[in-house]
Amino acid sequence: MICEVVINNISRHTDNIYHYLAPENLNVSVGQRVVVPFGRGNKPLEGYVLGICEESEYKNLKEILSLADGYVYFNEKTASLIKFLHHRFFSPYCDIIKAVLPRGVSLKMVTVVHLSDNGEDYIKSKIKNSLIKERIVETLKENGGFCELDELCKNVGRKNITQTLKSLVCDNIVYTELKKEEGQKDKYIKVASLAIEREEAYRMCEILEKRAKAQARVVEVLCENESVSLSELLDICETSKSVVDVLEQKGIVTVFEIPRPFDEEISEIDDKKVELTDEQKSAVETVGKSIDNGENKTFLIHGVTGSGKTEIYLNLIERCMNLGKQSLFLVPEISLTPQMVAQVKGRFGSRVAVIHSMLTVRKRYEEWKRINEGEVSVVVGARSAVFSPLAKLGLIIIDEEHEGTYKSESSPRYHTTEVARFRAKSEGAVLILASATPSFESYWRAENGKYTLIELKNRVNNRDLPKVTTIDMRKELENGNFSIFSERLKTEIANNLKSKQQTILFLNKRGYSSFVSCRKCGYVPKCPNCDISLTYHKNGGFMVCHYCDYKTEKLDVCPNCQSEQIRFFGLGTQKVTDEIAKLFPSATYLRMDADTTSKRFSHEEILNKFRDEKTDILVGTQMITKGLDFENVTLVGVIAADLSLYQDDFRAGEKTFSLLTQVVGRAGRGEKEGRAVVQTYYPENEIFSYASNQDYVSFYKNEIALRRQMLYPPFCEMINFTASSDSEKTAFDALLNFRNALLDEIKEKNIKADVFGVQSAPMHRINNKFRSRFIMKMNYNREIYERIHTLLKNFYKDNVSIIVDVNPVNMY
Ligand SMILES: Nc1ncnc2c1ncn2[C@@H]1O[C@H](COP(=O)(O)OP(=O)(O)OP(=O)(O)O)[C@@H](O)[C@H]1O
Ligand SMILES: [Zn+2]
Ligand SMILES: [Zn+2]
Repeated sequence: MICEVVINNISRHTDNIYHYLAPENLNVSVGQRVVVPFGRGNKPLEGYVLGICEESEYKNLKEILSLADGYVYFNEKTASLIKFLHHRFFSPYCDIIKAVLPRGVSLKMVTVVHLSDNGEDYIKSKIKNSLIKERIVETLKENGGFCELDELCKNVGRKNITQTLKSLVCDNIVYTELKKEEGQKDKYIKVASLAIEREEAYRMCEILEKRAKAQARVVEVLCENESVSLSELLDICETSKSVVDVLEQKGIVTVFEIPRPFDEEISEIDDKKVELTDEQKSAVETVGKSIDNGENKTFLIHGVTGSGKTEIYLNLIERCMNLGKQSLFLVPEISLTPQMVAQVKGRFGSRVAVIHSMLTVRKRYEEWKRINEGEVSVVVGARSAVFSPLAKLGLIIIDEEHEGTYKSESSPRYHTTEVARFRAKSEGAVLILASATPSFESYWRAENGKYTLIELKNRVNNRDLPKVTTIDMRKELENGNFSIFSERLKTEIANNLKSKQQTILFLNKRGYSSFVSCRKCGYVPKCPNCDISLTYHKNGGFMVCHYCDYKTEKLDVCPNCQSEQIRFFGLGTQKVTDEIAKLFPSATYLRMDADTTSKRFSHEEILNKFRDEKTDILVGTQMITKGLDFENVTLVGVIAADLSLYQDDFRAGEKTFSLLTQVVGRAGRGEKEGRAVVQTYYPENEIFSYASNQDYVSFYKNEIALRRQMLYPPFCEMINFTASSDSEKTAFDALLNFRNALLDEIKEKNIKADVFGVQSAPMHRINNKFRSRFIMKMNYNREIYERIHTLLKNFYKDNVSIIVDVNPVNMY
C-alpha cells in the first residue's frame, strides 16, 4: 500500500505530496499522523496521510517509520478539502493542516525512546555487536529506562541514530513513543503596551501616520489602553505581528506575557419561541425541503435589516437536528455578536459548541474532539470554524456573508465561502449565505442562477425601515458650524434625550488613511485607468494608484474648485464623546471601539450596559454595525460617511454602502419608528441616495455595470503576488522574473489575462523586509494555476519569499 504523505514542516521545499510505503504491520489510514524518514539523512519527520494509492511513478519508496498515535485526525473528505485549498489558494500544506486541525494538535511532538523488558537481557548478553547500540541501551538504563530522542543522540554523540534505533525496535529491545511537548503557549497570552510616555506616543502617532499607517494605528490603540492582548490588537488594527515587532525594536511598544485567564462561557439567554412571519415561514420551507432531500444547494438570503434572519437559521438548524444531521453556523466575529450566540445556546443548550478566539488552546482542542467524536449538533464560530469536523453535515450558514473577515489574510489565505461551497458539495449539505447587503459576487451568482435567491423585503411585524436624512457638511462649514455634528444631528439627539430613547453614533474609521480630498467641494483624485482613489505618498510628494502604479504630482489646489483646502481627514471616537459632553452635559454615553474593548468580553459588557437602557448614547466604530438588536434605539447618526469611500480599493463603494445600510438598520427595530442622519462632504455621490432609500438592488445594478466595464470581480478574479526580501532589488527582480515566466505561459496557452507591472507594495516595508507586488486579473484556469505552483517552488529562495493571494479583501 502506498501512502500520500505531507510533511508537517514550513518550507516551500517540502511542500509536496510524498509517497511512502505502509509496512504490513502498520494499520495506516487517511488522516493519521505518521513519522517518515526524510531526505538523504533519513531524518524522522512528522507528517499526515492525505491519501492512499495503488501505484506510484516514483521508484524505491521508503517505508513509514511509525504512527505518531492511533488517532484519525481527519477523514477522506477533509483530505480532499486540504488538496483543494492547496491548489486554489497556494497555501503550504502545513499551514492548511494547522487551520483544519485545532491548534492544540500541532504542538511540537517529541520522540521518547524507552528500554523494553528485553533491554536488560541485551545488556547481559555477550553478543553485543554494535558500539552504538550498546551506548544507546546503556544511556537509557542510566536515565531510568527512557530518554528523549534529541537527548539520546547527544549522549551517544551521533546526529542521526534512526537506522540503529529501527533495528533495536525490530529486536524488541527498545520502543519509541511520540509525546506532545508541554507548550507554555496555552498557559500564557501575549499582551502589548506602550514603552514610552503617552504624550510622546501621540506625537509618534502623527509622525507614523504619514509613513507607517499600520504602526500609527497600533500606537493609537495603545495610547488609550494600558495593555491589549496581541491577537486582539492585530485584529483591531487589521495588521500583522511584524508591525508590532518593528515598534518593539524602535522601543515604542513592549510585548510581554501574562497568564491566560480561564475559559469563560458566553452567556445564554432564555429562549423565546416566536410565531414565524409569512416571509420567514416561506424561507424555512424552501430551504428546509432541500435539507430534507439532502440536496447540495446554495441559497442567498437577501433580507433587509431586522427581517428576522436569525429566527430562520434557528428553525433550520432544528430541522437538521431532527434529521440527525449537524449544522455549522458562521458569524463574522464571535465577540461582536454575543446576542446571536446567546440565542443559539439558549435554544439548543449543550448540543452547541462555540468556537471563539478567546478559548485557550486546550479548551479549543477539547471542543474540537467533542465535535470530531460526534457529540454536538451545532457549531457556532467565526471563519476558522468552517473546518469543524462534523461528519453528518446537513447545513452551513454564513451570516453577514459580505463581511471581509471571512477572507483569511494570513496563510492559508482562503475565503470561507469557497471552503463552505466545497464542503457543502462534497458532503451533500445545504449552504445559506445571508445578508442585508450581500457581496456583489454572491448577488451576481444569484442573478445568474448559481444560487437560489430568497428575499425578505419586510421587517418583522412590518416595522418601517428608518428614514434617512443626508447632510451636506460643506454647507454646515459655510454656515459657520465648525462642530463635528450638523445642526440637524444636534436637534435629533436632543429630541431623543428628551423622549428617553437611545442613540447610536457611528464613526466610519475604516478608510482612515491617506486619500486626498478637498474639504470645500469633496473632490477626490482618482486613477484614470482604474477608477481607484489615489494614495498620497508624503516622502515623494506624489500620488500613486496602488493597482497599476499610475503616478501624478501631488495637488496643492483643487482642480475642481480651486480651493487650497486639500487635506487628509481623521477623527477619533474620543472627539465625538468630548463633543457630546460639551453639547449635552447631562447625557450618558458609552464608547465602543478598539480602545475600550481590548479586555476579554468587554464588547459584551458594553452592550449589556447599553441594553439596560440607562445609557443615552453609544458611540462606536465598525464594531457597532453588525447584528445589534436594541428595541429602544431610534436614532442613528453617521458622523463621517465618506471615509471608506476613498480607499484604494475597487470595493470601496460596496463596502461603504453596506456599512451605511447596516448601521442605519440598527434604528427602529422596536415599536418606535427609527431615523438616521448621515453626514458627508460629498452628498452628490449616488451612493448616498441609494443608501438613504436603502435600495440595495439599484445600487448593485449601477455598480455591477461599472465592474463589468472596468473588469473587476465578479467578472474576473484578482490575484495578488507579493515578494519580500531584505533587499529591495532582490524582491523586485525576483518578482519580475516570476512575472515574466508567468507571462510566457499565459501567451503560450493563449489565455485571457491582465498582468499589471511590478511595483512596490502599498505597505512597502514591513519589519525591514521590502515588498514588491503585481496584480493579475484572470478567470480561474487550472493550467495557469499549476504553472504558478511550479514557479513558486522554482523561485523559492532563502532570501525571497513570494506570496500569492487570491481575491484579497485588502490590497496591502
Ligand atoms: N416571527 C417573529 N415575531 C416576532 N419577533 C421576531 C420574529 N422573528 C424575529 N423577531 C425579532 O425581530 C428582531 C430582529 O431579528 P434579527 O435580529 O434576526 O434580524 P436580522 O434579519 O438578523 O437583522 P440584521 O440583518 O439587521 O442583523 C429580533 O429582536 C427578533 O427577536
Ligand atoms: Zn475642491
Ligand atoms: Zn490605476
